[in-house]
Order: sequence, then structure tokens, then C-alpha cells
Amino acid sequence: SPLNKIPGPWYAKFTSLVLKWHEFRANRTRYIHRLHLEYGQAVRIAPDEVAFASATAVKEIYCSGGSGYDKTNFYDLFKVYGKRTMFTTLNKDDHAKRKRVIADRYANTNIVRPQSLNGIAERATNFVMRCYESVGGSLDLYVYLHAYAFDCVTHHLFHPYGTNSLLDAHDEAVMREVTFDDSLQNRLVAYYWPTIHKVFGQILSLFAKPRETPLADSFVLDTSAKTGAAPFTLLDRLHGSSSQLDQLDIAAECLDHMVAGIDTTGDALCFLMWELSQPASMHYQRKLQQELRANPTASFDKLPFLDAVVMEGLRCFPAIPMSLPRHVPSGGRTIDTFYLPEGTEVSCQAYSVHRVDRSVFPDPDAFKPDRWLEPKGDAERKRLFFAFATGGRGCVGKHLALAEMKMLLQSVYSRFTTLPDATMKPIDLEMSDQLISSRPQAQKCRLRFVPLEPANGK
Ligand code: HEM
Repeated sequence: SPLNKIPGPWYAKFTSLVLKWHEFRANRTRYIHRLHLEYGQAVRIAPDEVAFASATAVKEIYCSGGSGYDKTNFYDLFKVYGKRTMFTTLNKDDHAKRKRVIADRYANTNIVRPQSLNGIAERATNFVMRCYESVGGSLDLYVYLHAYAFDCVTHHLFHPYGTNSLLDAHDEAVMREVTFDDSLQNRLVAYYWPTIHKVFGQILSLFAKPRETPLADSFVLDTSAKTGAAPFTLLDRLHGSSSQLDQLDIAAECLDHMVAGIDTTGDALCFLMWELSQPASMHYQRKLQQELRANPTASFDKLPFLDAVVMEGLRCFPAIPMSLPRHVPSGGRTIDTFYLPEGTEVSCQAYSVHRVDRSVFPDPDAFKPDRWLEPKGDAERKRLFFAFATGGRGCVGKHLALAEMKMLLQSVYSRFTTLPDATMKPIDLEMSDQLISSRPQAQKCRLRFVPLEPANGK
């Protein structure tokens, strides 16, 4: 095999079992990262699978021809109501057709419309209310950040039919159902051994829970059938004449975006606020508070240190840190000097792309927002920033996610100091891999919120 030339552990030439073992133990990302540290930026991780971590590989796999190589059938696991969505289409043409309909709803010009931003600001205010209520005790940030992300994304999809899970128990139950899902092992069996999954599915579900989200499913089926959504929403576009989607396709697309918008933004904020609350990062928290309080009326996208904090948060703790698998196209390709035959599975994972090249990210495991403020190396850092992936299949919700993250941090850190609650252990925030996203292992994150003195004594 031409892949024999690619460095990697000896057993990867013969079996994918070791890789699968780590996947089942929710530890794929760290395992592959260890291999990168040992073998370099190109590693053979299974007989027909290679992981890369260089900027040239990212460009080739995810950007060549605009949207890079086609996705693998791994993405079948994410089909919704049995339908393919923009995210789960495998080939370029189907994807481009769907994206043409959807993309403008996620353009920054649409995100910064007053009706869109006011909805996010309102949710950030609800979050701050929760923080005030917790003063003297602690708040489980994990739950409320996911509620915030849920409310923001449903605002963008469905306004005026968005959720209010920060204040409403029924909506919170919908969010919990999606967020506290525990179906990793069951879905991995479905992917790797579909026949076994079909035949022994009932027995398997006694040991490994299947994914079941009845509340979310029926919320989206009902809501996406409604008319009268605001012009900035995705629902408005999907019901428009240009979309030509039937009702079930519309519901599937909406559910996919809703799920894509909850855990990603919720987990990214959770890891970031936990880090900002650690003694080693307290000086960054203070610097952020100073910037926010010195510029109380500044827009969230005009604050350089806030931007640096968010970029560094997403670099250190990308909510999707895992491999984004693609197939080498017909005829084979050469990546980083290695020839790969057609059909080889190739991928990059943000966790490693953000760490392996120490000339671009020195001291890569340390949280250092200031690195994003240095003009030197700016282009190289941006080239290796892979939290939202890149190319035509990169995250369509990026501008929405950044607006949500920045507006929440602005609301919180202009009013509070956050500190870890004594009940928390460092292991609680260890990364636990799911299918492509990673979440804090304990699925809780208790912080204490200490109100700041009013600015200027007011
Ligand atoms: C911090 C938050 C977020 C992160 C880190 C993130 C990251 C990503 C990444 C890495 C991908 C590429 C996945 C792949 O190729 O397998 C992606 C795709 C996608 N994201 Fe996000 N995302 C975030 C928030 C959101 C939000 C708020 C939405 C809103 C609806 C969203 C919707 C999507 C969709 C629909 C796709 C598929 C795009 C396509 O295939 O064309 N994401 N995201």
C-alpha cells in the first residue's frame, strides 16, 4: 500500500481496532493528538485512514475546488427524519444547491440586523439575571449556557417562535434532551457494524442508549410548519419560493441547525468561561473586564481584547475538536508529499491543527489571548485557525456563533468576576468526545458570580 510510507504506529497498518477502542471510550481526539506529537503532521491511524495537521493539508482537503473533498458516509449518522440536510449531503453538487438557498441567512449582514441582534441581547440579559440570582451560591454554567445557545439559535431559525429555555421549564426540558444525549456508543455500533445494529438493536439499547429526542423532534416539526416567521430567519427563507423544499425537508434542515447551534456554542463558552475563572487566567479576566467597562457602549465586534479572548478560547477548546472525515477523490492525491490512493479516508482535527505547529502557536497548550493581538504571525495564525473548519463546507453559523459568544461575555464580564466553585474538580472539564463534538466530561460547570462595583461609582 502507498500508505505504508506514512508514519504511524505499526498496528495501524493492519487494524483500526485501537482507533475504535479510543472512539468508544470518548477519547479519539487525544489519541490522535498523541500520535501527531509522536509521528508528525501526517499519521496513518488505520489501514485506510490518515490524519493530517498542517496548513497545506487543511487547504488541500477542505478547500480544493472550493469545498474540498467529498464527505464520507460517516455523515449518514447525522441524517434527520431520514433526510439529508446541508450538513449531511456527501457530494459537492447536492451541497452547493442547498447552500445557495440557505447561506444568506447566516451572512454577517443578516446576523447584525437589529431584530436578530436584539434577540441575542435579550437572551444575554436573561442569562445575566440567572447570574444575579446565583450570587452568594453558584450557577451550573453548563446548563444555562446550553439554554442560552438554544434560545439564540431558535430565535435565528424561527422568530417569533423561538424558545425561552433560560426562563421556561418546558423549553429547558427540550434543551436537556438534546444536550444530555448519551448515544455515542450506540451510534458508533450503527456506523461500524450496521448489520449487528439492525439485528441486535433492541438488546444493544439495554447497554448503550440510542439517540432519542422526541421533544425536540416534535417542537421542530410543529414550529417549522408555522407561517409568519420574521424576514431574517431561516424558516422564512425555507418557506420562500426559491427553496422548493417539502415540509419534512424544511423540518430536517431546521432541526439540524438547531442541534448544530446548541452544543457547539454552549460547550465553547463553557470551556472558555471555566478557563477565564482559573487563577492562572485571572489577569486575562481582569483585562477583559477593564476593556468592557471602559467601553460600555461599544458594539461586541469592536472590542479587540474580547475578540482575542474568543479566538484563543476557540483555539484551545474548539467545540468540534475532532476529525472531519473526507474521501480522497478519484485519481488519488498527494498531500504533504504523501501519495494517497482514491477512496482513502483523510481528515484534520482542530485540536491538533491548533497545537502541532509551535512556530505559529508557541506554548500551544497555554491559554494566551494576547497572542492574537500581535501583528507578527497574524496571517499564519489565521491560516491554522480551524475551529469552524474552512472552505465551502465550513461552519455556516460562524457569524451567529461569534455574535452569541461575544455578546454573552460582554454582558457577564462587564458586571461580574467569575470563580470556580469549590465543588468542581479539574477532571470535570476534561474533554469527552461525542460523534464530532466534545463536551466537558461531568456535564456540569459550577461557577460563582461576584458582582463588580458599579463603574465610575454609579
Ligand atoms: C462555537 C460554535 C460553533 C462551532 C465551533 C462550529 C463548528 C463547525 C464546524 C467545525 C463545522 C464543519 C463540520 C464538518 O465538516 O463536519 C460546522 C458546520 C456547520 N455548522 Fe457550525 N459551529 C458552531 C456554531 C454553529 C451555529 C450557531 C450554527 C447555527 C445554526 C451552526 C451550523 C452549522 C451548519 C449548518 C454546518 C454545516 C455546514 C455545511 O455543511 O455547509 N454552527 N460547524
